[in-house]
Amino acid sequence: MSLQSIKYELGKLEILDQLLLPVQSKYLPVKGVEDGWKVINKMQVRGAPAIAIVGCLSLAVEIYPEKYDSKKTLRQEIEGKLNYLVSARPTAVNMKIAADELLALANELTKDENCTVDEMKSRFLNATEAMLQKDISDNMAIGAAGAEAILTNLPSGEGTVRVLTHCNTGSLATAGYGTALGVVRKLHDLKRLEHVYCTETRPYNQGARLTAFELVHDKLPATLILDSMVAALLRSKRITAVVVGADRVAANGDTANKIGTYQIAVVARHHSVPFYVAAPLTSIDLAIQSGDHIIIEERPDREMTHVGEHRIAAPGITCWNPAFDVTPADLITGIITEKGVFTPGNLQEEVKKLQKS
Ligand SMILES: CSC[C@@H](O)[C@@H](O)C(=O)COP(=O)(O)O
Repeated sequence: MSLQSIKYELGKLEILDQLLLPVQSKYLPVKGVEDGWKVINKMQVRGAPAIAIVGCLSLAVEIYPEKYDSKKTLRQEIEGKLNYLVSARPTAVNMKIAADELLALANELTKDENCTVDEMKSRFLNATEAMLQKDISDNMAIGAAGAEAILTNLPSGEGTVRVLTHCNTGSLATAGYGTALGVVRKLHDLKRLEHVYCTETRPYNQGARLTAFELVHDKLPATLILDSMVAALLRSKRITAVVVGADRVAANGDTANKIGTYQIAVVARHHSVPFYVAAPLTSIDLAIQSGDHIIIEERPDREMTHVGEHRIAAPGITCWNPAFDVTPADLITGIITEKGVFTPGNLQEEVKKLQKS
């Protein structure tokens, strides 16, 4: 069984504390929205889909034991708390999209004269709980679509593939299976994965601590490299494709993802290696035309200057620590979603069609 970052049952939520991995596997209780905001902001849970699911479930846990005297009070509570949760981390769009959807549901139920306040609460709880299962099935569909795209475009004579990935996009960053790592998992299931390379992903080391942990746990053939080794790897190891996740994809296909993604895309283009982004439709933000409008979170200097409690940078040096960068659409071969693989050029049109259907 793959790793489980989120454990939920009615009224009870726990997350695997990702700050302690890989040394310690410890689940933390999330008793409500205040805890939800904190675990997201401190990155005890991270990864765009997992942030949205934990945020929404923290609200579910908070409202579950409460009694509301009117639907209007419940709706106000939902709106205020969702807005607060969206503020925990700014770059990933999944929490904002989930909040908009849940608020639309709350508005609809408030207006529905046949719906009581208790029914409204129970339907709201059902909608938040459904996110867990949907994320896993979406990720499995992403895995299948991505594996097919990579295998269809294999150079003739090649039967197996060598893939590079960045950051952590697996079971720990999602409800399960993973996005980019879901593609790798599917290739492995099909017996077509020769090897996967994962980057260390400085400064927070999601690759070395989390992806490497998942790959060892799931017994996939894998090797860890430092971020500075990407060009050397692409030059010497005949990498078939790069697959990364996304925190927000703009309408033109520009993609915000973990810092370092952009330079990997530049190197991939130089070596004519296809560069894929794997993300659910909830990471696609058609409200912004290009990556210029994506807010990039800047994290504390300490994440660069220290590893755990140990200082590695010269005291007194100033730091710049953007947590994400934007890969321009023209460097992206395909955006792998649960509904198929799109090019940056047809993404907007295809997603609009899906939203209408
Ligand atoms: C399926 S997770 C996709 C992205 O969220 C992931 O690649 C990433 O950039 C995570 O950043 P993080 O800062 O660890 O939340």
